[in-house]
Amino acid sequence: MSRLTLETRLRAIGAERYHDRHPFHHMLHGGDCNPDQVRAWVINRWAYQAAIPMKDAAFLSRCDDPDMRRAWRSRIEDHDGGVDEGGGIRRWLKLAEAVGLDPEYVASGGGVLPATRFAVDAYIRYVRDAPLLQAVASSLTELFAPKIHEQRIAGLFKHYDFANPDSMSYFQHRLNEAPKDVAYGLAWVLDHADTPEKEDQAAAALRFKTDVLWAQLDALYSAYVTPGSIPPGAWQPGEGMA
Ligand SMILES: O=C(O)c1cc(C(=O)O)c2c(n1)C(=O)C(=O)c1cc(C(=O)O)[nH]c1-2
Repeated sequence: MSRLTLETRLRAIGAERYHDRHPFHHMLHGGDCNPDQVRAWVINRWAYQAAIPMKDAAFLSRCDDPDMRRAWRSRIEDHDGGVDEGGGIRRWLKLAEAVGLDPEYVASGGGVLPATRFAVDAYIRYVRDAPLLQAVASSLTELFAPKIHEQRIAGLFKHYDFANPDSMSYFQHRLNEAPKDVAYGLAWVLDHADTPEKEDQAAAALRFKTDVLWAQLDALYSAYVTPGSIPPGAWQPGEGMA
């Protein structure tokens, strides 16, 4: 398969399975989430945010090529940042504050849904344990992330009072950060998936990752859109407020 054909195959996986197609995102971006549903999303998405630099550290720990480590480590810097200015993680907590939550509660990881924990943990383990090709390919959902971030910025500004340049700065930054990550990751996968088996493995890794993202929104929808179905131990509206 040519590089172009494999790229087309990977992009088709996103078109079919990326979480921008999930009903919860349609609600969120269309202004149909109530304040508690937005808060539940911010709390649960925190678990994913917090895991990203951990999975990138797991990736670096298995990477024996200094050039690759050098290219990859900016992902951790993007999320953790420096002591004074922080990074994406701190920007996420600004969003938490803007929707009325106590950032310390959100940062504690309390109230996260069981299925969210399982999905996020599966992603860290996958990147730690799978062959390097799959570990890189699993990050390629970021091919589709800038579009969803643009939709989110526009949708949240249009429909919700909490949206302002400060509270939305996480997504604004990602618009600049994700393209460099994905350009590197995609080129690496296209270079290294040089047999039909490896092409299938790269595609399977991307499908796995779309499942990680989809499962998180299924969990949110089930718990906070369907009445009376918040699992034991998960965030209850009113908890963790500023
Ligand atoms: O808001 C989103 O829908 C979304 C999706 C994804 C993704 O596709 O995995 C990431 C992000 N955001 C994101 O902000 C981010 O930093 C990020 C890192 C990664 C990764 O797999 O390394 N995905 C994503």
